[in-house]
Amino acid sequence: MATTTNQAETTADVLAIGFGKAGKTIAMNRAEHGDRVILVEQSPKMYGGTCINIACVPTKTMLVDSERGVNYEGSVQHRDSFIATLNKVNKELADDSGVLVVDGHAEFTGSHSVLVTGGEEELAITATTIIINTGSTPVIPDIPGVDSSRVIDSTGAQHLDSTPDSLVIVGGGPIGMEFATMFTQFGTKVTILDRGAKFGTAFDEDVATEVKADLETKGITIINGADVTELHDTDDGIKVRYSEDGGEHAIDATNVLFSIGRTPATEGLGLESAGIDTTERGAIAVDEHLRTNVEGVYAAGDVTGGPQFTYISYDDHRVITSDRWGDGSRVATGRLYPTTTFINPPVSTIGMGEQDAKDNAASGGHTAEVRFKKIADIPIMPRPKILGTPEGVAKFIIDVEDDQILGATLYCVDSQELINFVAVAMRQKIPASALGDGIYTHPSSTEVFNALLG
Ligand SMILES: Cc1cc2nc3c(=O)[nH]c(=O)nc-3n(C[C@H](O)[C@H](O)[C@H](O)COP(=O)(O)OP(=O)(O)OC[C@H]3O[C@@H](n4cnc5c(N)ncnc54)[C@H](O)[C@@H]3O)c2cc1C
Ligand SMILES: NC(=O)c1ccc[n+]([C@@H]2O[C@H](COP(=O)([O-])OP(=O)(O)OC[C@H]3O[C@@H](n4cnc5c(N)ncnc54)[C@H](O)[C@@H]3O)[C@@H](O)[C@H]2O)c1
Repeated sequence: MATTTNQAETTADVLAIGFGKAGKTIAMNRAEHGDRVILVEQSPKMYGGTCINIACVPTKTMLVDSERGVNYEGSVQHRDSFIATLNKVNKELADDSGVLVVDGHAEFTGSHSVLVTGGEEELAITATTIIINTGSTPVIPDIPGVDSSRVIDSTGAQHLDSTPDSLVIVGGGPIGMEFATMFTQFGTKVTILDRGAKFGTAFDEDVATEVKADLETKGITIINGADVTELHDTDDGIKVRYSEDGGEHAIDATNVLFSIGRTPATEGLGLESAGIDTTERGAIAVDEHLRTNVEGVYAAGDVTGGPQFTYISYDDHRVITSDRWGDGSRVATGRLYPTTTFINPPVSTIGMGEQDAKDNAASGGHTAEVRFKKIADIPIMPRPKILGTPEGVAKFIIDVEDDQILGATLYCVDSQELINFVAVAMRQKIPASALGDGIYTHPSSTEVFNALLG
């Protein structure tokens, strides 16, 4: 175990378990405040956490490479050198701030004590404040043949020797859609099998229909209502058997990627020894301040069972800091947060969708109006056409009484940036018409506000 101490036992003011976004941010901040801080991470390959090593950053790097015509092998090299730098910088930042990074797997032995095991060595740590930030792990279903070496998860899909000729992706959520887009752009024939009756249920139905049609135009086959029942290796691939619409079907593929959700990473954490409660779904139970039921022990990020986004984990660090070292005013409930699914072009959402507005706007005291345009039909916003990506739609839900934005779905070039602009307007109560009246550079995607809100 690579520690900077030979002690078998030690104490800390703050112990972060897991190098996730919230844990590392709190750890570095508290070390800079003079606290004795220890951060335990089970793998040096994960310094900096999931996002930078195996999730957001590497996958978006490869997505962009695939758009630009870089081949898979070239992209893997590019990704590896970029991620190695980020991993190293994260460790250096922690070291420089005075955090003691301990390599090993942490397991609670009591309410404020943890045993870290790294190879042959063990270190017992007792801490006043503990932040559990262990993330989540992919769900792999227990079906015959699932232990085949041709079955991969989102991490395995980033480390193949070469691009598969064909790929079945089980699960059409954000991971499924993003990997379908990336592998299609690398030249793989992709089929998505999703158990849900409809595709893209996180979006309004009309938006999901557009997204589905565009993915299909790019060559992706999408089958909903599909339950995978069995997998077995063939001479040169794997056969995926599934039931759909009362019939039994099979597809041959080079690999099968499971992206059917991620479960909070609590296995082997010894929560029972600490007396920490979990929810029915296996997440660590927390209140609005992200406190567990044990005083001084908090949980943050995916392990709480909340929305699984890096920026939610980042905000969790503010909630915990506010409760433990501040005035406690910041809470994790009722947060307004945007999402982006990085297909090409990306789909971004915030607040109410159209159906939600139909169902709930009136009872919430709003008079909702829907503004909708296809991107191709917005002549004053030529940027998507310039970039050769004219697909998409833009939709805003406006309260016409007080001119406030209740929600937006932007399926268009640059929507991952635009949606944050909308988020600021919603949080700061900037009227929709103020966005519509803005003078924006041209040609820019921001002109979508002139087109729909002006
Ligand atoms: C393929 C993919 C793409 C994604 N893309 C995006 C995206 O574009 N944008 C976005 O916002 N989100 C994205 N996400 C989600 C995002 O990655 C997660 O929500 C986020 O990383 C969770 O961070 P966290 O703070 O909960 O902890 P993590 O960053 O997951 O860190 C947990 C750490 O704890 C360590 N650990 C676990 N158990 C122990 C233990 N017992 N002892 C010691 N260490 C332990 C793990 O090794 C890990 O390093 C993506 C996820 C995936 C899988
Ligand atoms: N751009 C981003 O912000 C981004 C990107 C990737 C992942 N993520 C995060 O990671 C989380 C996990 O992503 P995910 O896509 O794995 O999960 P998900 O839960 O978001 O989607 C899973 C999909 O799989 C389907 N499904 C579930 N069980 C199935 C089964 N047995 N057979 C077939 N289909 C099944 C569901 O109907 C759903 O469409 C997301 O919720 C998201 O928060 C975020």
